Amino acid sequence: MHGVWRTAAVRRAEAELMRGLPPLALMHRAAAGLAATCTQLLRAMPGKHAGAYGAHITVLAGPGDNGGDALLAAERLIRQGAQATAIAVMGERVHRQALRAFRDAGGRLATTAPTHTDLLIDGIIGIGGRPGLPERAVQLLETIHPRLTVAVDVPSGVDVDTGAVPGPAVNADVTVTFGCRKPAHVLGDAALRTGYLDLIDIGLGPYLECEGYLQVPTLDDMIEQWPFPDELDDKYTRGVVGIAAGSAEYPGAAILATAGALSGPAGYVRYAGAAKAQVHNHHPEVVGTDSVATAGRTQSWLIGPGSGTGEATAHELKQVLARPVPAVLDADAITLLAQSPHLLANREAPLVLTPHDREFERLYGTAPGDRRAEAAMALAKRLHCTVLLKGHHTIVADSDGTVYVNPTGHPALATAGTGDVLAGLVASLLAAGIPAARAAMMGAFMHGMAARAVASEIVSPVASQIAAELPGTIGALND
Ligand SMILES: NC(=O)C1=CN([C@@H]2O[C@H](COP(=O)(O)OP(=O)(O)OC[C@H]3O[C@@H](n4cnc5c(N)ncnc54)[C@H](O)[C@@H]3O)[C@@H](O)[C@H]2O)[C@@H](O)CC1
Ligand SMILES: Nc1ncnc2c1ncn2[C@@H]1O[C@H](COP(=O)(O)OP(=O)(O)O)[C@@H](O)[C@H]1O
Ligand SMILES: [K+]
Repeated sequence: MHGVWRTAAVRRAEAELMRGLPPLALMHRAAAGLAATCTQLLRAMPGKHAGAYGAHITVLAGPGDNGGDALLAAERLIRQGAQATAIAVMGERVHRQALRAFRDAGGRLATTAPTHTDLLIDGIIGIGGRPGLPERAVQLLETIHPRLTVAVDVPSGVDVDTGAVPGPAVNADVTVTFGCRKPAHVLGDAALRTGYLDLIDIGLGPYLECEGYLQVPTLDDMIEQWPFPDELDDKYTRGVVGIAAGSAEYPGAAILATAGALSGPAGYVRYAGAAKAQVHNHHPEVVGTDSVATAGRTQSWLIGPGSGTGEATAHELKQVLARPVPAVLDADAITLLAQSPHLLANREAPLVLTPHDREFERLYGTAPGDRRAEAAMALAKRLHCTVLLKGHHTIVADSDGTVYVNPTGHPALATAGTGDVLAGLVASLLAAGIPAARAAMMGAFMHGMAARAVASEIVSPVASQIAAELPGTIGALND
């Protein structure tokens, strides 16, 4: 699991670390890492470079230490043979010592953009930044057309602690950050502007508070935590999952949700609803019945995808909520819950809600907006449940304050029916005994992995193709 820390926590850790170090020691560490990454990128750039030698570098240097990092990295690149031009975007306000070092090495200070830039180093603002960019920086970014943009610490202009991008901001190919990940690297639109993230160790780790603001799961977490069956298991010990999804009108949702559940760790999938025959045709291993009441005992339930929002689903939702087992409420079940929040009055067993933005608004009263982690946390606390807020960087927030951000999303998931598959998979993880927030996080992670695998071969895969990929993607965890 990768931790993610907000600016105030980074500043506290940095102050502790700096106590035992000479001035500029951290900036030199940051600059050394940044320069090394730039050299590698230049080496990999198609064309003439064997590294920094001969490359044209432009530095946009802002008024703070972020500009200092950029100038000191450029100084190192100049010493490797690069030609570098720096523009101080706030004029006189620039890191004096770093600028002197840059010029002493042969760097050129300019006021207008050079005609050719291989690599642009964005040192405009870092974690001391307010969202948005000075007008001068916006103009310069419009005139420079670099082959590659490397952001120092964060893409300048983003809101570092929320991932929001309310104004102009840099769009980086690579972001080189120092000490730890920050929310902007993993959340919201800022994450899309971060590009590939390179984390440089500057010795901050021991000084960071042990719990970050957010957690980003990794493939190793999946390998360690996935509940693979063992020799002593039978279908019941692996967990029975109940799926109350689909309807005569929307049988596809039932088929996709059961496909998601079948690819998960549960040993037995029961279906309850009007699409029983269609589910059987697609998945002969699923046992079907007409209603939740006649489905027997399960270790989890999923209700909502393609269910409709009429009386019949409202009745089934009450049945599911009355059962003392974890449940996933998706799609139409979320709409019904939003209309009748009192349905949760006596609910104690774990609950996972899987809203997209519009469903979130129905439940919470306002849209998640661009402070997505905070929004998901607030809903989880209000309803005392786990919220999986869908999006390109899906967030899982638990009422105990844990927040995960999924790093595996892929635009190929933006197609009808993928949410049904995800909901079934999460329900299967719940039936296997995985705690709610972790089940939601693991489901989202593997769902994204499967989408990536399919999208590498099919430009616009459909949900059933992503569902079909899941067993192989999950199976590979065991290799
Ligand atoms: N915290 C750490 O552990 C380390 C930080 N370092 C660097 O230091 C950076 C932080 O440096 P600073 O605290 O000097 O802050 P910044 O370099 O982010 O810049 C702050 C300055 O920019 C101005 N500013 C902020 N937002 C603006 C906006 N939207 N438009 C115009 N001006 C704006 C502020 O008034 C302030 O003068 C980090 O991002 C990183 O690059 C590294 O040198 C090494 C270690
Ligand atoms: N642009 C995107 N990038 C990555 N993932 C996306 C994007 N848009 C949607 N998704 C994901 O696709 C799924 C869509 O679910 P949902 O909106 O419930 O669709 P449906 O109800 O049709 O199944 C979610 O897992 C969501 O996080
Ligand atoms: K920056």
